[in-house]
Amino acid sequence: APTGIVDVIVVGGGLSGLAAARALKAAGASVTVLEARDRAGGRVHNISSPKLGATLDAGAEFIGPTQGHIAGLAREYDVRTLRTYNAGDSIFVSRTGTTRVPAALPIPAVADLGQAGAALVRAQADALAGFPVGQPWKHPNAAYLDSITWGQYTHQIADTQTARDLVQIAMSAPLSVRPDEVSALYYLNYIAASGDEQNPGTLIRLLSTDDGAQERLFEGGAALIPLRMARELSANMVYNAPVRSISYTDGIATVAGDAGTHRARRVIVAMSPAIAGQIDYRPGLPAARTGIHRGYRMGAVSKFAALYKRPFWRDKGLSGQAYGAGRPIDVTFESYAEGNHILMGFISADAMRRLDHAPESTLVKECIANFVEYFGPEAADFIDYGVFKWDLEPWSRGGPVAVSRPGTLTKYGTALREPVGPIHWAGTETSDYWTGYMDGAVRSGRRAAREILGDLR
Ligand SMILES: Cc1cc2nc3c(=O)[nH]c(=O)nc-3n(C[C@H](O)[C@H](O)[C@H](O)COP(=O)(O)OP(=O)(O)OC[C@H]3O[C@@H](n4cnc5c(N)ncnc54)[C@H](O)[C@@H]3O)c2cc1C
Repeated sequence: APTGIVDVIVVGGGLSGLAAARALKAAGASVTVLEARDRAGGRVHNISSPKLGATLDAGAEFIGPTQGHIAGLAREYDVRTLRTYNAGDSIFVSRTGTTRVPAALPIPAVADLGQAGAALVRAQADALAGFPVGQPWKHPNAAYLDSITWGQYTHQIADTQTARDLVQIAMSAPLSVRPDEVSALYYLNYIAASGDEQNPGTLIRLLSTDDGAQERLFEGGAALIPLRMARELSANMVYNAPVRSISYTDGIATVAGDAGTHRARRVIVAMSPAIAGQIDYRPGLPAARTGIHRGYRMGAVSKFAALYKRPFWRDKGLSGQAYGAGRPIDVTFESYAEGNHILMGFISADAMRRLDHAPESTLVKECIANFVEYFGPEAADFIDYGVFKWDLEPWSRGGPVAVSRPGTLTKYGTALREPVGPIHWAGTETSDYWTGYMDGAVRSGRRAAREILGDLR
């Protein structure tokens, strides 16, 4: 290649960009990764608790069965997993009271879900029936399912408040959005995507701890994986390098930003479609691609973690898992790091948007009060904590994943992965299986690398 022109520029050093860069480099291509932040990993990020310096997963944390791509990387980079604590009872808090349910039961199988159960069973049936995973616009009923929200789809069956609360949790737990913010077709695809080429996706696998997406967590934090990948790629990485524009002409792409101008034969934009639109493209993008950038929005989320001397909830026969109506935390798990016992809770959607600009002390106070409500007065005796507001991050703008509004997938879905000139698209949102997850991010980066290697040769 002429001097100064690499084969591929990868924009974004999250798991998808790193997986793409690694695959390209292994195949002999020259690669530069331009990363906006001063670190790799994107939505996978370790933070330290302020007093004790304990490592906490601010973003992605869990891994489970059928996530072979991320599991394979963990093995290669020698990052070990631990089982998520899942003994004793979990707590369901509804407007009518609190129920204890054995943690070992998968959530949707819990007895007495009534109408909510029926709505979720219907969703599972729709997601299983030969669903075109990763190409939901090809579903025979796509036009209808993409014209309504998950809320409208489930409310047809679940018309009591408790049932609606439960179908809301089934969405907000994995996506941090409200049922009326997401196309039904999007969520059915998300359910169908929670598997692999051999094992069809199931809602139970998506929501469960044992045998599900929350089965294990990483010793030392999930971020060890992207950090070790980035270290191996250190000669290819450029940090503090937000890309502002991508232009192309005569087979050469010019990628300009805060770290200067770089040129390449191909570009991979490796991030959520909800932030890929922050880049200026010349010539302008086809309308369908712009429709993708506008139709996908990030959920609103923070994880709040409180550290305790003892796992006091275990003494009471509790698993540390609670599912409730967000005051402000609607889902919790026991987490674990370096000998510290941790309760971790998700603040999602409306609760998060309300607290985005609240002082940290207010947030801590509300979250601890919420833990007390779920697990008892001992929860007030926390020894340290950690919190990270994803919504305020300019290079994420929320999390855990971008979801699409009704009308997006059927009108513009085919543009989700379709290259535009020399520009290819990665990011977990473009994955077929495990879209939204670390596994999907790795899959998407590998797929984008394959597309390019196929035609650079
Ligand atoms: C709170 C939370 C909890 C989660 N829990 C889990 C979990 O338990 N298990 C699981 O599997 N997944 C979980 N996820 C999802 C998981 O983190 C993502 O699916 C995955 O990390 C996405 O990787 P990515 O490479 O597609 O995108 P990202 O990680 O978002 O990477 C995109 C990268 O591009 C960079 N970037 C953005 N714009 C520019 C620009 N203009 N120029 C240069 N660089 C740019 C960003 O800084 C970032 O590094 C969670 C996410 C969050 C936020």
